Amino acid sequence: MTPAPLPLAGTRDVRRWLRGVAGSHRRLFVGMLALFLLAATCGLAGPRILGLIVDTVAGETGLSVDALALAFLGILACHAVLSKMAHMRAAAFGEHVLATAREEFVGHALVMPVGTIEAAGTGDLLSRATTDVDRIEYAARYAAPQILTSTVTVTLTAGAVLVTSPLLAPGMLVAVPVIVLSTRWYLPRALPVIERILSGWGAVQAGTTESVHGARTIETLGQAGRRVELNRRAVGSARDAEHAHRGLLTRWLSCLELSYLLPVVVILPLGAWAYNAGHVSLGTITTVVLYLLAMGGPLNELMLWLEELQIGNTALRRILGVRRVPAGHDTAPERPTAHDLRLDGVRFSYLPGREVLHGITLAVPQGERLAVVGPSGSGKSTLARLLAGLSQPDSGTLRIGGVDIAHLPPEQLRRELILLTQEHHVFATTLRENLALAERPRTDGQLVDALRVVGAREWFESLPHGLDTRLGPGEHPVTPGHAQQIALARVVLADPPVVVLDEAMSALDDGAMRDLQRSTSTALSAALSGRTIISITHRLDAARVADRILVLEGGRITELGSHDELIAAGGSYAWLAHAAGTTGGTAPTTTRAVPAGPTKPESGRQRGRD
Ligand SMILES: Nc1ncnc2c1ncn2[C@@H]1O[C@H](COP(=O)(O)OP(=O)(O)OP(=O)(O)O)[C@@H](O)[C@H]1O
Repeated sequence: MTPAPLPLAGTRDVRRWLRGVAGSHRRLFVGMLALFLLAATCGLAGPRILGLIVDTVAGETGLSVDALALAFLGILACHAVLSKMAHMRAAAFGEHVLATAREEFVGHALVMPVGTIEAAGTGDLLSRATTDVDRIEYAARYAAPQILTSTVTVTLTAGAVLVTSPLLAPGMLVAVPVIVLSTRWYLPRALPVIERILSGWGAVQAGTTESVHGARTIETLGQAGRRVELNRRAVGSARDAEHAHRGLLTRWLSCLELSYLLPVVVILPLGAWAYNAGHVSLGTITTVVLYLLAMGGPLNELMLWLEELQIGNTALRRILGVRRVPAGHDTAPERPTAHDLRLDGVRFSYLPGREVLHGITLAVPQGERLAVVGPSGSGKSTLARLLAGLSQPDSGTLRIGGVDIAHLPPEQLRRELILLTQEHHVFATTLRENLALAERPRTDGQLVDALRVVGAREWFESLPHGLDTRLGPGEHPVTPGHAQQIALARVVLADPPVVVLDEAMSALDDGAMRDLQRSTSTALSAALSGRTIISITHRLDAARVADRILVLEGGRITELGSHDELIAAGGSYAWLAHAAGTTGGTAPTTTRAVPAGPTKPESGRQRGRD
């Protein structure tokens, strides 16, 4: 599938969200602003005192130089303490911003439809949860406080220049057009480049994650070179965006440097003229020039941190963007009253113009065991994904108990139907936690009972700490067979009315594991008796014990009926069953698989299509 990136939030959404966070931590926020204001005011007194010292030395005031020097030191100490307190408050506020962003992100990511995450690639979500959160953390902890300090300092310093000498102050204005014009040139160019950088590194992360997860497949198919090439291209595109950004930044910063010097260049001759004309003292000129020089630092900081803030802002837009993904359902309070399944004209394609399912119509009564067989690529797993609500059909409907599953909230759908695939993940935690993933709280007795039902009693008894045994890498090892049993035990504990098994038993499919597979299947069948079971399988001996068998070929139902009916119909199922030796009245021992590719001699009969 072509990746469909997750959406970005708008700048307005970000502002509204930040206002909301500031509002909910008002005391902290106002306290932080007040401290920054005090610290900056305190910092302004320094140049003023130095100006007075110059005037005192020149004999223009009757003040004591020692007292002024002492006052200067006191002011420096006050400034340092207030700045420290302001930054500590800012860091605490930044933590709140970060915590709120994280909570929101996780909350929305958890209810996001799996199909949307898959379409975007898990790397997109992952990079938003990691790299982007890091960038926001940096912006909240360092950029925002620095910007606040610099803004307050620059504003108050400009005010102080005005108060010190209204005659010289207009000289400051020569910097304004350079700053405004260069920033107006820079920002509209930089924002899309920053977006490209963030999504570029997101793509790199996505590719790397995918390569790690699919390492074996990549190796088996000899695709390592292609994956490396794809990753190299992704890194190259992110790096190009970084270069483009550096180029823009360098030009903008050069203009800014010039703008800080211009006022001094203008004010020095202006000051000389005003001094000669007797309008200002030497101390006033010194104070004004010191203020101007002192303003250059915070202005530079302000611009540089504004840049970081832009990056943080884009990262926040990516994180808040997950709110724009609609939850995988509407909030219609419909609840299925029965558990029969009905599919009407279901069509689905992963790629435009390449339909995989071509109008599937099927009714599965409550409590039926339906086996789905068919050649590789015929659409069996796709059908299972649609039933589990992981993907939505292009057209047609899937209903459970008369309710369209697109209208069921995911947690409600999970209560109705569970899809078990051949991927059985064991979490790196205790066996108890692994089993307790099933929604309802269960007693230890019930957990052990579920293990017994799926034939894992003996394995459980061999564990060193029973249910408290920690599983996974570096802990107690779990074979694929036992991982499968844990997954099946979760299903038993969840006890849904409908279970879809997509090759779920294949981990136990070879040699020594076959006996285990048989006993597990038998035990599971007993445990799930009365439930609707749709079992996608390539094993004809497993299919023949089902109430009905559905043969899917090229995305269409070509046969549907009981084993005996399909054998009598003489279609492709009968042909395969003959070839595999599973036509007889007793359970066969062979496990011949349905071969890949269409092999059907002619179409058999179809019962219960609607
Ligand atoms: N994520 C995807 N993107 C694009 N095409 C896909 C995707 N997943 C499956 N397909 C294609 O859809 C078709 C049906 O695939 P599906 O996995 O449903 O078949 P299947 O009958 O379950 O095959 P198998 O028995 O080998 O698992 C195939 O042509 C496959 O290549």
